[in-house]
Amino acid sequence: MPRFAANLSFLFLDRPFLERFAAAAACGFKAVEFHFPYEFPPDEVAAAAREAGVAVVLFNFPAGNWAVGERGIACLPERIAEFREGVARAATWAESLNCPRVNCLAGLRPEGITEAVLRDTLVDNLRFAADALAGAGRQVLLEPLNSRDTPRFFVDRTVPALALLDAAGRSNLFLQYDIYHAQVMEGDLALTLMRNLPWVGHIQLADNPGRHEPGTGEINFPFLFRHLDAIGYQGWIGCEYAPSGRSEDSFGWLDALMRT
Ligand SMILES: O=C(O)[C@H](O)C(=O)CO
Ligand SMILES: [Mg+2]
Repeated sequence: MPRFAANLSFLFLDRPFLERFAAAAACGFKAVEFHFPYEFPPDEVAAAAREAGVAVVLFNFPAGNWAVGERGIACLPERIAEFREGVARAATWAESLNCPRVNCLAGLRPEGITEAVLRDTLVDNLRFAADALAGAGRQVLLEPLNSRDTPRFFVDRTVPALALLDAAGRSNLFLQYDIYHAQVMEGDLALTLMRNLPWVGHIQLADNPGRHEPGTGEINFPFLFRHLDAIGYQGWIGCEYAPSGRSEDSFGWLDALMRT
């Protein structure tokens, strides 16, 4: 059975961030992930994880000004220095949290900059991030986001994401395959995962439509979990969904899985 991590930027939002680690542990999770830890001192976040007994398996590089709608800056030529400062910051956090991978959000396609420049900027930044984290044995991930929820997101499909990773040419660069975004943009989840498994460093899930817990939409998760076992996926699956009620009441799908 796959291993599941609670995403603390989607789950347990009724309590402060540092209290969500224990809440996840109380619901049986052995690992967590989140978007951005940067407003808390690294040692406080590390202590929250340690005291709860959960591993931190993923977080994101700083991704620009989220509040004004930015969704990463890695493809933006005028933000290269800021991206690279963010890589250094993320490396410090990853060290404190003993986190094996950091996720890169490419950013929104701006007006007036050519596709080639955006692509080259992103490839160079991915290479820079991969080299910065390689010494500590960490992975850098690139995550496509669907462009229905995030219009103009620069990387919204699997194949272009893989081409970018290939162009960057570093052995610690991997795809983050978010099942929800992939379902919105492409479908064909099982075959895509099977064909590209060596590139998949991490998976996240939510059902579609609604981005709620498994079982609330159209995706056949029991089949997909069996498929992931069959094709040999060894990584984590982050539960990155908006619970349709209380977080604690949204894990029936996981309890059912444990019983099979
Ligand atoms: O939204 C997502 O799917 C991402 O995983 C993220 O980290 C923030 O957008
Ligand atoms: Mg995601």
